[in-house]
Amino acid sequence: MNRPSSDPRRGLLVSVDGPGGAGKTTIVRHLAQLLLAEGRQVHVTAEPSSGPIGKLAVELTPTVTGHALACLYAADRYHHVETEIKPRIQAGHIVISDRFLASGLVVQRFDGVDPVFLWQLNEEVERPDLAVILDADPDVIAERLEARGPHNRFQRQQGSSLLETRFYRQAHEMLDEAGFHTLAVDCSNRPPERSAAIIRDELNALIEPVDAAN
Ligand SMILES: Nc1ncnc2c1ncn2[C@@H]1O[C@H](COP(=O)(O)OP(=O)(O)O)[C@@H](O)[C@H]1O
Ligand SMILES: Cc1cn([C@H]2C[C@H](O)[C@@H](COP(=O)(O)OP(=O)(O)O)O2)c(=O)[nH]c1=O
Repeated sequence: MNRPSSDPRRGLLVSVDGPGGAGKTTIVRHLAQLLLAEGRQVHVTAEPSSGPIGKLAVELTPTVTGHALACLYAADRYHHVETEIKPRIQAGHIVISDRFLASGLVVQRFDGVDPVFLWQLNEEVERPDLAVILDADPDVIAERLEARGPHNRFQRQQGSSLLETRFYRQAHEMLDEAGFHTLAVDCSNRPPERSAAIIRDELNALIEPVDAAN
């Protein structure tokens, strides 16, 4: 996977992945607010992307399975990086992606795709400067998912929260072994604002203070 450049003026990419109901979207919103309040330039994005391949992936997720869907999501990821993420990073933004590479290592496992295949498929994807993996007690997130309502066919499977939590822990190990900068945040009991502040603190250790950057 491509390493981030060491140009101090460039922005950076932080990805937030984790099981459905862990709080990805909620935490991304809080994180963006915290960074904006510090005077940072922030760009929030998500996968599947809003581009043509992302739209196709969303449309086909109910009916297409396994390797074909994994390739479609990986294609969306490569296109998302080239057309949206990299230009924003080069413009100095902190890009926050609600789902990215780790989701690509996890979700298609529900269709039985081998994690080694998923790794190889995503091997050339831009490496996030910080890959956040949300972790949580499967019972807690199963309750949250039920209250919110499942967003997709994977989340409707019986016991999906337990399985998904396990898959994300394994993905986290793969990323660590490959030398990624990862951060696990347990969201079982912590309010989302607090999880966002933990991520903000980790990011601030990677970038210059706002005054120095201007
Ligand atoms: N730390 C938390 N404590 C309690 N409820 C939460 C917490 N984080 C998120 N929620 C709630 O759980 C549901 C799922 O959150 P969401 O951000 O959509 O998760 P995800 O994007 O990971 O699927 C939402 O109804 C949200 O308000
Ligand atoms: C990024 C990615 C998403 N997906 C699918 C899973 C979902 O159907 C959809 C993401 O939906 P989303 O609404 O983000 O789910 P949630 O808010 O519950 O986390 O995209 C994959 O199957 N593979 C991937 O690599």
